[in-house]
This record gives sequence, C-alpha cells and structure tokens, in this order.
Amino acid sequence: DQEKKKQAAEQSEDMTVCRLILTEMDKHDDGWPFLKPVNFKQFPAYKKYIRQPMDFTTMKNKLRDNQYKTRGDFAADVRLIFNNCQTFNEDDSEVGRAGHNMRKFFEVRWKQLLLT
Ligand SMILES: Cc1ncccc1N[C@@H](C)c1cnc2ccsc2c1
Repeated sequence: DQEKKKQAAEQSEDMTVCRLILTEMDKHDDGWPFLKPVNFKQFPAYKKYIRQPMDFTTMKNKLRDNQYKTRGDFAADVRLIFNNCQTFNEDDSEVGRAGHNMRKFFEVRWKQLLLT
C-alpha cells in the first residue's frame, strides 16, 4: 500500500547515502588500512583479540547483498572497523592515527548527509 511504498523509497534512499559514504572512505588517503580484511597470517594476534573483524570491502559486499536493513546497521559496522582499530593499534601509530582520522571523517560526513 502507499505507506509501504513510501518506506521502501526511504529505505533505498538511505542505502544510497551509505553507498556514497563508503565510496568516499574507500578513496580517502587514510583509508588504506581498512580496504580489505586484516590478513591473519600477517597479524596472527588479530584473530585472537578482534572477535568481529570488519573492513570496507566486506561492507560493500553486505550492501550489494542487501544485508543492511537500516542506516543504523550500516553505521554500526563502520564504527566496528574503527573500534577494532583502536583495540589493536596504538593511538600513536600510523594505522592508529589513520583510524582516528577516518572515524572523524565518517562522523562529520554522516551528520551532513543525514541532515540534508
Ligand atoms: C586496520 C588494521 N589493524 C590492525 C592490523 C592491520 C590493519 N590493517 C592492515 C591492512 C595493515 C596495516 N598496516 C600494515 C603495515 C604493513 S602491512 C599492513 C597491513
């Protein structure tokens, strides 16, 4: 019915915003540590300490497979990436700093896009 159609339209508009911000983070100079899943052979301790790994490619696939029902679900995975980064990396390290920069970029952009 009319209400269902309206909700469906809003939902797909939300996902457009999510796709846009993910593309921007993918291209960001400081996004390099988060592009692909962390390689457990390269970082053996990672699997032990980080219960729920997440990265931009995994998120792109989840978006493609319609696995995010709300923009809140999408934001939760982005924040998971940067929380994992803070758990595993020193603030005063290249990856640690990139994580802080990317989290800031996301939160500012997220507010801008949701206010328009
Ligand atoms: C986000 C993150 N957290 C913890 C460990 C790794 C990573 N990222 C990988 C890509 C990474 C991060 N830094 C380096 C430095 C040489 S290879 C490589 C790979």
